[in-house]
Amino acid sequence: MALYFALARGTEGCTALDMSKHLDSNYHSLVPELELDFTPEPDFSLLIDRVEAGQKLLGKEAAVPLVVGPLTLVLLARLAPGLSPSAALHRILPAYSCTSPASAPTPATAPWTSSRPHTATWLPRAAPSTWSSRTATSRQPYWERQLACLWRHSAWTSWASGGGDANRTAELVAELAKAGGWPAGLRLGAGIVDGRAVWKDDADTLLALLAGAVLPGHQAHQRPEQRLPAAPALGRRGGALVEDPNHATHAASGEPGAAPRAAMSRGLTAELRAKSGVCGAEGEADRGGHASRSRVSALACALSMARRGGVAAIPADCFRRSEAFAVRRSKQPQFRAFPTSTIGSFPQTAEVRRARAQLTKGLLTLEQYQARMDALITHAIGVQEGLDIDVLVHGEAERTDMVEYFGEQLEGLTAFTANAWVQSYGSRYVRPHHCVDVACAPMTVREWRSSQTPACTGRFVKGMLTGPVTILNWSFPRKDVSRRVQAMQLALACARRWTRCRIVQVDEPALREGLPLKNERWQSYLTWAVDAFRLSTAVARPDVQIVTHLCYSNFEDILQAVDDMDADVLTIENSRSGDEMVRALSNAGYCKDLGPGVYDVHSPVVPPVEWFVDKIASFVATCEQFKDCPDRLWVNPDCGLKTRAWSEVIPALRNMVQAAQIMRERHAKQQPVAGSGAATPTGVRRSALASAAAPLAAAAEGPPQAS
Ligand SMILES: CN1c2c(nc(N)[nH]c2=O)NC[C@@H]1CNc1ccc(C(=O)N[C@@H](CCC(=O)N[C@@H](CCC(=O)N[C@@H](CCC(=O)O)C(=O)O)C(=O)O)C(=O)O)cc1
Ligand SMILES: N[C@@H](CCS)C(=O)O
Repeated sequence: MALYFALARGTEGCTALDMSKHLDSNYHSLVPELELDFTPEPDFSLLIDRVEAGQKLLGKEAAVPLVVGPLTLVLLARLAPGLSPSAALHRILPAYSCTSPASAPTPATAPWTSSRPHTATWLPRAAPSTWSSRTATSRQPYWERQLACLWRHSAWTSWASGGGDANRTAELVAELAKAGGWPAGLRLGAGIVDGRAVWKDDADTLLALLAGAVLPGHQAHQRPEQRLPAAPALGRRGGALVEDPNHATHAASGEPGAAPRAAMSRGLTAELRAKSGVCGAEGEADRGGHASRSRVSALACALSMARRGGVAAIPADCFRRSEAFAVRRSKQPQFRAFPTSTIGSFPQTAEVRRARAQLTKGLLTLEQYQARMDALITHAIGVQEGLDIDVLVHGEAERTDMVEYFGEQLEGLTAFTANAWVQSYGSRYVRPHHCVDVACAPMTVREWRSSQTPACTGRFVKGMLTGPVTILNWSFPRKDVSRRVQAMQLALACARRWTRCRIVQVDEPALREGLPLKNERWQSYLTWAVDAFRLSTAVARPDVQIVTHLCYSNFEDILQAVDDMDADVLTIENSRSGDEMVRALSNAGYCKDLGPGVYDVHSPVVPPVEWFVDKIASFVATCEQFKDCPDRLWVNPDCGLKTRAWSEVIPALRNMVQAAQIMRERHAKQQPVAGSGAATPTGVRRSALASAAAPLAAAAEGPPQAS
């Protein structure tokens, strides 16, 4: 257990495994590292114990073993330099029980060219013989892309069944038809309930469509979820159930509206359909940090046109800053070399949560609650001033969650329930809201009181917003209005949240995870997603610095889109991935200001000053452009600090600020900025971890809390 925690959270002198959102979900998983000469030693005993325990409880057919398949594992892993995917696959295959060695995919026939994983369910060699043969030979490709792909390669398989994702049934049907129907002798198990939505699916129509797509004589077998419509699909888009609200907790709470999936009846969907289109409350845009009056009127005009004619009517001008980066940069706040900042949130302490709980229970009045929040904000500002951080944040104390909070502020976004939690990683959960109707209601004055430059500091305080694409991707959007339209509605709402801030951060950590799994759909998604971000920010005056934040996804895939967002400063999570994104941005010629994360916010480890110095030095070494303009290289943590304790945050930030100061002095003396080697490269992780696990194990008094 100690080793697992060391891998997940890092330990003194050794960074944790990279963490990445799983495909197109908000669920984070750790990225395994495969070394050049690895020889897997399979140990499935934990899995086997758990499945057998489940089978005793639920029956043999209900507790099904799920194992990540070798192709998926290899394609999602980080491979050591020189290790090809096919070599890794051949090394890993013996750990799995293939139906026969000859039937295993070979590099020549396997669909390597796809960037997505392929098969998910294999039976480990060590599995008990009592596990059914049906289970043993079931392959479950989640993704519509692979369904067609896989049966083209069916020569090397002997499936009893293939699992598919029928959430995009029309496309699936078209693919099946194009491929000549479902192959004879194979059963098709199709997920017919969208496991990542709260709306009730029309399972009958989906089944009828599917039945029409299979060859005569074949049968589309219904999966259990069809008999139990309130349960999520097994062969569904997200694969695991982590993206479903926790219905059990929800129902147990006895809240009105329990059993949400049942409550989201077709009647409601029809009602929603009738409501489609842009609508929203009237209201004057706040002119504070907005561009010129004419641009504000353009936005007002866009809003009213959008209400009448939909988002297509928004003028192109509303998607562009009024001046190009090269021109506006000099008008924005200027800072010393290696300026320091943070990403937004500070510890959500027991005190913060207690105040919220007391407000909910009526034990605090709104005024008393707000006074507590103000005190917390003042404390956060004071800490940052004391640490000599250049650009401050208010600390987000008033936000349960960066999306849930905005869900509460925006009319039309309905908080789902008090208890329908969705797992984000480890033991951390979020409560996504429904996008019901996204109106353009002005945000309350209260919110901006906390994020405008508070009177208690003379320093810049970043205004902190969650961007439209992230709000959309971390909610349960309507299914009867396109995601593009909903993103634009949200963007229009965000665009009106401007104040007198000279620096505004619009977080878009979920931009990448909305990327469709099929590469051919990427461009269309990226076009509207980037447009939505730009629509939400383009209204800023040229002298307002727009910052954005991206984290825990492979943004290397979408560098052009990142550049097209046209943010003045990009802050990115970086420290677990060995500066991959920094290198990628540098190679791509990214030329705007950059804040690569210098330390891992999910680790309790407080890195020493030299470690930070090395990190910053490595950025300068990688990105030539910062050698001459280090005022454009921001020094900040990977992400928000809400899961940390102040006792970790303060020393870590103190070291970070001190390292920035050392770098400034070196730069002033024009000394070389090479590091001392204190920062651990990911390659040497294994041996460092082995020794790390021992003291951790000794010290552990109980399972550490996920953070
Ligand atoms: C930045 N990230 C985010 C993602 N997704 C989001 N939607 N939001 C994000 O910020 N994805 C990527 C990353 C990393 N993700 C996360 C996700 C979640 C957390 C986190 O710390 N979650 C907390 C949520 C706690 C919370 O909201 N608590 C409420 C009170 C809840 C409540 O009702 N409690 C009951 C019972 C309490 C008890 O029995 O103990 C009560 O008070 O009565 C609150 O604060 O008001 C978590 O704990 O999981 C972090 C990063
Ligand atoms: N401003 C947010 C961004 C998280 S991705 C935070 O600091 O928590």
